[in-house]
Amino acid sequence: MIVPGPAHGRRAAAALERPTRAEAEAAVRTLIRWAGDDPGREGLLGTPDRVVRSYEEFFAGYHEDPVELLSRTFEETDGYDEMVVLRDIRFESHCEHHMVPIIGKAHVAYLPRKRVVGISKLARVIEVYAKRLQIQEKMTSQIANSIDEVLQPLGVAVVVEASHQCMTTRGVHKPGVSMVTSRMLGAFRDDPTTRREFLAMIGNPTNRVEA
Ligand SMILES: Nc1nc2c(ncn2[C@@H]2O[C@H](COP(=O)(O)OP(=O)(O)OP(=O)(O)O)[C@@H](O)[C@H]2O)c(=O)[nH]1
Ligand SMILES: [Zn+2]
Repeated sequence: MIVPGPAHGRRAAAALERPTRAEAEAAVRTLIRWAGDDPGREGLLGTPDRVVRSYEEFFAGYHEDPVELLSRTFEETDGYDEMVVLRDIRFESHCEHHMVPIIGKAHVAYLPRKRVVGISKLARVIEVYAKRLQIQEKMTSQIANSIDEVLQPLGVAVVVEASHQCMTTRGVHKPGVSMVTSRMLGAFRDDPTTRREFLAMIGNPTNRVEA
């Protein structure tokens, strides 16, 4: 969360105030002109509206709360105390440096301490953090930390593998590169056997991300 300091308080607050839809559409028209085209020509007339609607989808995660998502848990598991692994959860995010897509997969595991959570909620937590401006390291940590805080399991593991279009379609132009990040907490951090079991379950991450 951005906490405005006293010297910049008013400026920071103004920056965080949500612009109107008309202002957002005007900004898109400016970018079209910057790209070298005419926002008034027929094919581009509806574009600012479409871009703003796309942004509502791409950045829907700012309006959702992962704590709330993970709060509904179940205790009737007949003593299930093994690892729960959800692998190959596809996500689309946007890098905070260039605002272009990051496309990848996340793998999530936890070791329940009595309570388990609906598995769709784990995938939804990834959606919440992916649908924000991100760097991969931060997103990986946020996913692991929120599961850890809410479920308080014996351990949490998150591996994210993704292709960054800021590296593939511009700049250094290196297609085929994927970035792999991980955050291991509790037993996954402390116990090499648990960590190995998880890594074996998700398989070798190389060559699996397409973007
Ligand atoms: N660590 C990390 N870096 C990222 C991520 N997404 C993008 N980047 C990098 O962020 C850096 C931003 O560097 P800058 O030098 O400010 O930006 P730039 O001039 O556009 O750099 P180039 O991409 O090298 O052309 C680049 O090296 C990107 O590859 C991410 O999720 N994690
Ligand atoms: Zn980038």
